[in-house]
Amino acid sequence: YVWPSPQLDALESVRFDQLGHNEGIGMAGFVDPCTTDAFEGPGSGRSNAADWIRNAYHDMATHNIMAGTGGLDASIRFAEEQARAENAGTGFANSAPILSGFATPYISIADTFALGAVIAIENCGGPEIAFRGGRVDAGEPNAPGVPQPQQDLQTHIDAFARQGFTQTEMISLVACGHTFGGVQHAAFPNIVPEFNDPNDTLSVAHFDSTFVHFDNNIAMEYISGTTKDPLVVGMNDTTNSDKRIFGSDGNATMASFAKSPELYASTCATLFARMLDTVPKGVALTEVITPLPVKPSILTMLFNIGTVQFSGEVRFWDRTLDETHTVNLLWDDHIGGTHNLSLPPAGMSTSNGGRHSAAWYSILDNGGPLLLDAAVGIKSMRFVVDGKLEDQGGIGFPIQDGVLYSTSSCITAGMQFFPPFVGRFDVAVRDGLNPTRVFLERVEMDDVGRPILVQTDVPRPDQPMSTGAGYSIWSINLNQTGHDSFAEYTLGAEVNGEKLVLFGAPQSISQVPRCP
Ligand code: HEM
Repeated sequence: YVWPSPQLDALESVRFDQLGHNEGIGMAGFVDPCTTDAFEGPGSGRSNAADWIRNAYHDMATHNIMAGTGGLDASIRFAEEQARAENAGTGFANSAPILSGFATPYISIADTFALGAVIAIENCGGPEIAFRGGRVDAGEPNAPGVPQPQQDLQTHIDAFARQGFTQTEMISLVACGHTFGGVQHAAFPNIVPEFNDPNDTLSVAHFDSTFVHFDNNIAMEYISGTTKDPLVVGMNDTTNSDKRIFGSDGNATMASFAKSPELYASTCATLFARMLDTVPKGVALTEVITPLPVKPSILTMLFNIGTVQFSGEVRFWDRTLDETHTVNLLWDDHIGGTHNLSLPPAGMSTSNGGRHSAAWYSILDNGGPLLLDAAVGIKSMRFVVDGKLEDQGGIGFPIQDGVLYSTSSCITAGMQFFPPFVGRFDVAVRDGLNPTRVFLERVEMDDVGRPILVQTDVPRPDQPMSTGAGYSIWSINLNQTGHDSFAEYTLGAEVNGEKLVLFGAPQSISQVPRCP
């Protein structure tokens, strides 16, 4: 895709900016190391990674391919679904709050559920998985339909068929999922006894000997007869669902997985992707999100009297941060001029279980923001890396400097932490842009926990107040109390009904300086 795109850029960041530089915004820290368990602590026998994979499967498993209902739509976040016997255990109540914290108006909660599974699998030895975004969050629970261990083989074959998978795919998908985690005593006391083991404090009987690592041991141990999978060798044969499923084709699929770790990994990559892309009818997923080779990120812009303060970072994919690289930013202004700046290195990040690394450079001048002459502004960027031009195949990296916060925004009442805050946001609007609307945007949750954008128009001034530097100021007065007190707003604007992609950190009226 072409940068910038609010939705794809946001999905790409959560998908690919995982560990190292900027990891503060990443999910991978919750599954690195793979034994990490946010709720139970070390030695519990459980892990976030296993929870996140089971969470995605159970959310999807309500799908009905004929009716087009159910699927990966985050309906499992509802207490009513979690309370069903088919969703026994605390895994869902543990996964949803962490993962949904990454949701934004551009990344649905269901997308975070899918991303959690992808990142857990990749980070814990699994294959790379093609990820698409664009899932839509359900507003209510789905019809039940997750398979349970005491059901017979035909019920499982029928359930997977309803979800859109053949019998062979069922065997494979169960084998792919059950390379992680195990069955816990508290949730399934009839399958697993209490162990009183200090290294497995929650009494989890694991499916294979490497239960926080993706590998074909689930198949090797099954075929060699050494498996301890509690759904294969459990005391009560009624709940030995893995045994019935794995054996349902005379062990052909499991034998092929035991023989070839590559076949196992590639089959799992395909089936996990299909599982995550199983969504209700009418939901249109995005293209497979691949990393942008060059990606400007965390850009901010601020109007300050005659200048535009511009800063940010740029990420170069599959690169190391070698001192010998030279990275130059070239930018075009609005009157045909081109400017040039050498960029300092900022840090390294890694992704997809360490398969990829990315080098980040700061868009900074002598450690501070670039001070652009506001009258000529900035229209587009390009980069030159070791003499090679990076310009998105000739398109460049378009920059919208038409609507930005002004440093003249100020507060007249309210102290640092003590609302109410009364003040004014000043918004600089570039002469000649003629926006149809300028507005503040903030993220709110709707009544079923989905993040949505709420807009407040900045009134168009009767008499535009020119700054004499290519911009006029529009202002909005705010009186922020109660739950709005520290609300953060980004700027939005439309020209002829088209929403502009603006850059700029969100601002809260509680943080702007006092009016003179
Ligand atoms: C007939 C189908 C299936 C049955 C009957 C089944 C049954 C179970 C049971 C009883 C548990 C124990 C849960 C707990 O104690 O909290 C479990 C765990 C798990 N299942 Fe399945 N499962 C099935 C299919 C799948 C599939 C298709 C996947 C993913 C692709 C999957 C992924 C997992 C994972 C990762 C865990 C470990 C959770 C943890 O350790 O916290 N399962 N499964």
